Amino acid sequence: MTNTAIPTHADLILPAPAKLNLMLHILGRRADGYHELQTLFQFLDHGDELGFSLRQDGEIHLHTPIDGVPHDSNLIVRAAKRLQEASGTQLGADIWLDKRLPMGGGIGGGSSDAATTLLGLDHLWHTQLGEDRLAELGLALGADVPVFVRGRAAFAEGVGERLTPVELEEPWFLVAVPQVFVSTAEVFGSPELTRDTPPIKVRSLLAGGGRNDCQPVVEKRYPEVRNALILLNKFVSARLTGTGACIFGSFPNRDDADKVARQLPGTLPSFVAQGRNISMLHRRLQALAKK
Ligand SMILES: C[C@](O)(CO)[C@H](O)COP(=O)(O)OP(=O)(O)OC[C@H]1O[C@@H](n2ccc(N)nc2=O)[C@H](O)[C@@H]1O
Ligand SMILES: Nc1ncnc2c1ncn2[C@@H]1O[C@H](COP(=O)(O)OP(=O)(O)OP(=O)(O)O)[C@@H](O)[C@H]1O
Repeated sequence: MTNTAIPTHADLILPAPAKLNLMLHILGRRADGYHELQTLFQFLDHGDELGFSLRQDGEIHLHTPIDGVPHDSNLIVRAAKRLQEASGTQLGADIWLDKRLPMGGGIGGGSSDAATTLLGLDHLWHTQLGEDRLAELGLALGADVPVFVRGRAAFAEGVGERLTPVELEEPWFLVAVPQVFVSTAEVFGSPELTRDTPPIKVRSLLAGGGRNDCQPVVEKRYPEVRNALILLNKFVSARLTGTGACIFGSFPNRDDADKVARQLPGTLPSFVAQGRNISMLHRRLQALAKK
């Protein structure tokens, strides 16, 4: 694919893949308002792309602003600054983002950008903080960042930071993108959200169990998502990822997923991608390490 956002002379170009929550149970709410949950994460081989070049003056410049997100609030800039602080490096970076993932989609775009920034700059700056420390820095930026730092499909507990790697099938997914922004904070703050699903063991999950406890709330509050679910359910069993808005169904091969995608109306954009147990980011970093 031609890439307009990232100059070819960037020192390092890395992917920031999307994730799906294959199931999401809410077990309770902590005193700080955050929710105890159980969720199953798998990566998609589709995502944003970031370019990084070294600066000697310590400045962080993101050259591709996102509408409505101030430079210093962008998770990419925040991740870079956290890494600078934690490592004490005097180096800086020019950064470019090719944004392909929908925002507020429940597929973790911002979190993945943050994780790619942490790992990319750790590589470029030779800060060598190690995966545990990077995951810790990531958690301070968002509950979903650690799984992207680790790069392995995982069963997550706690607020999403306690990760047990899992080996899942790698089917093809059709992800439909209802044209509405769903606020994660609003869904978690809803009085009607159920917060009492009993904990389950990873083994029963892998047998295909589970649901998304956020789905009834999102369906009620966002008719665009409800209508998209009705539509996609005509072809395949469809479910919400994270707090939405994206919904997905799985298929044994790409052709079957593409066929359904072609039958969706133009008002409901979608994409097809394969589920992956090792994220594209980690596969790329492993390839770089071998060079
Ligand atoms: C729903 C998931 O996407 C599942 O993967 C994540 O748990 C959300 O992760 P995220 O987008 O990185 O979320 P954060 O940026 O940390 O939190 C956004 C808001 O969601 C709520 N939130 C998030 C995670 C969590 N375990 N409990 C919560 O109550 C909080 O109100 C928080 O202010
Ligand atoms: N680099 C970034 N990419 C996307 N959003 C960002 C970024 N930096 C900051 N944000 C802010 O984070 C918000 C959530 O974006 P994101 O795309 O991660 O949502 P999401 O897919 O619902 O995430 P999750 O699945 O983790 O809940 C955006 O509305 C935006 O204000």
